[in-house]
Amino acid sequence: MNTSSEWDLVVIGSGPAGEAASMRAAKGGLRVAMVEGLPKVGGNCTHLGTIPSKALRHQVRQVVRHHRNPVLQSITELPQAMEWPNLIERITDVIASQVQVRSGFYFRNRVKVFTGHGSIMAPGKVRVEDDQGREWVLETRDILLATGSRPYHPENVDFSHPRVYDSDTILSMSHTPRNIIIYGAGVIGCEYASIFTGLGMRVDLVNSREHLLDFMDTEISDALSYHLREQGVTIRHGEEYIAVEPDEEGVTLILKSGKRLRADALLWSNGRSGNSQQLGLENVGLEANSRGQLAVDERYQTAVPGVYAVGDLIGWPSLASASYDQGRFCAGMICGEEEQQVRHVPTGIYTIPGISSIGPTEHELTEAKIPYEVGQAFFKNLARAQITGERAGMLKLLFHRDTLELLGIHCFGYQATEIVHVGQAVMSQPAPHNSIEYFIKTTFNYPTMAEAYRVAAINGLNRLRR
Ligand SMILES: Cc1cc2nc3c(=O)[nH]c(=O)nc-3n(C[C@H](O)[C@H](O)[C@H](O)COP(=O)(O)OP(=O)(O)OC[C@H]3O[C@@H](n4cnc5c(N)ncnc54)[C@H](O)[C@@H]3O)c2cc1C
Ligand SMILES: NC(=O)c1ccc[n+]([C@@H]2O[C@H](COP(=O)([O-])OP(=O)(O)OC[C@H]3O[C@@H](n4cnc5c(N)ncnc54)[C@H](O)[C@@H]3O)[C@@H](O)[C@H]2O)c1
Repeated sequence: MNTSSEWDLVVIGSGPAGEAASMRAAKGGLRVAMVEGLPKVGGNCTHLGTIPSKALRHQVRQVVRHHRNPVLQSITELPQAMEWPNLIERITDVIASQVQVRSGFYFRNRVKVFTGHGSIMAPGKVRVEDDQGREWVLETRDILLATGSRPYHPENVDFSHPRVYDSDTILSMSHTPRNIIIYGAGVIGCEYASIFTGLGMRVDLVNSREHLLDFMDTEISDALSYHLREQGVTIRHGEEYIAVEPDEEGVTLILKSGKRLRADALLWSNGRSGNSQQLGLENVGLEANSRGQLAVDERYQTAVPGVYAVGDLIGWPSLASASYDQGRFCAGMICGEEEQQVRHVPTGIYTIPGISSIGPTEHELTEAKIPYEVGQAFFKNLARAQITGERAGMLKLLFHRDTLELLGIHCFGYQATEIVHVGQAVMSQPAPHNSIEYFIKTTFNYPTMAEAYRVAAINGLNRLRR
């Protein structure tokens, strides 16, 4: 066993949280080691989660656009290129490019990467064990845990069966189902529902709650339900499973309501668990909650001084976007910077069409008794949307009736995840600069999707004058 004691910070996990923390700490002059269990850096984000699903979505979106194009409408058969294994093959390029870029960060910033399983041996000591049985002990001032999360697996579902998948294993599905059941209508379930229907599969989307993505603005959530149904998804709300019964030809999902759904395959997308197992937490007196997540303070420090945790391992919001900033902020604080936390996180959901929002919903503003007004722009009326044929969608601005302060932005449709950032920049200005008047005093490029802000602001101000 080799021992090295030259480290200021040892980071376990090279997803967005761990990578950002390593780079910030290295720039701050710390001697940093990264421990990663996978053979390549990038985390689950690059290899199994965000990047593969977004790359797949991009491929499928192009297919959908081609099918809408009158010139190509005659192609009704699922061509070879749209077979699942072929699509997966095509996204490997994106993953490889991401790995290349990210590996370069470690090399250029002199962050040493240890490939192997990392665990805490004692305060200030991390053990690394690779798959050939080699071991290292890294002695360090601080330890940062960024081990991410994995799909939650209930015990009574057989995930080793070739008809039953989760969001990791779906990437190695070797056939193209004609129909598929998705159990769990959270973000992953809704995004994959769009991907599968885009490929012409019949989808049963089973939701244990009464609405899709009920943390979203109701109008947006309703619009998503409408579009998914229009694309051929059967949404079943308020359903819970009793059993998943796979066999050679397919899989049967048995629901508490008495229904039995049958399909060629099933994607289980009902929650995630933090990767806190076999991390040696007990060696420093730490314990994860029932979902495998660790509690941290405002500096991202766990209950043990010198042990920090960021990213999916600490739960909300469990996004690559936020994980990256949590890692950066945490390492900044370790380097002596002022406290900074991730607070106002936008939502970006890559269904087809996409969704994005930041700030409270109408329901939340009403509950809080904040007098707000609504300004809306429907994409079908925008020149850019008419040109691209992406007419489905809407931008909704919620603003204070008296101060005109922008309170919330809720967007659905083409480019929603990009558009939201225009408003976010205005929203983050201090008073009186955060005002929807910005959008009527500013000249926008024409024709653009961003023009929706002017249209929505005028619409909202007109309502005040009624
Ligand atoms: C299908 C899917 C789609 C998603 N889409 C989006 C999206 O569009 N936008 C968005 O913002 N977020 C998205 N997310 C969420 C996002 O991927 C996660 O929030 C993000 O990856 C969390 O980053 P992280 O750094 O905490 O950890 P991860 O990316 O989970 O990486 C953790 C790393 O730690 C390593 N590790 C774990 N334990 C050990 C150990 N003991 N020793 C050594 N290494 C270890 C793992 O191998 C892994 O490489 C998606 C997630 C999924 C599953
Ligand atoms: N575009 C995006 O931002 C994007 C895309 C995909 C995934 N993600 C991230 O991935 C996760 C989505 O996961 P999901 O869609 O599978 O489900 P989810 O987190 O929406 O949860 C679905 C259901 O499972 C339950 N659940 C969650 N974790 C559980 C656990 N450990 N044990 C028991 N029940 C649990 C929840 O209460 C909920 O009822 C979120 O963390 C999300 O932020 C984000």
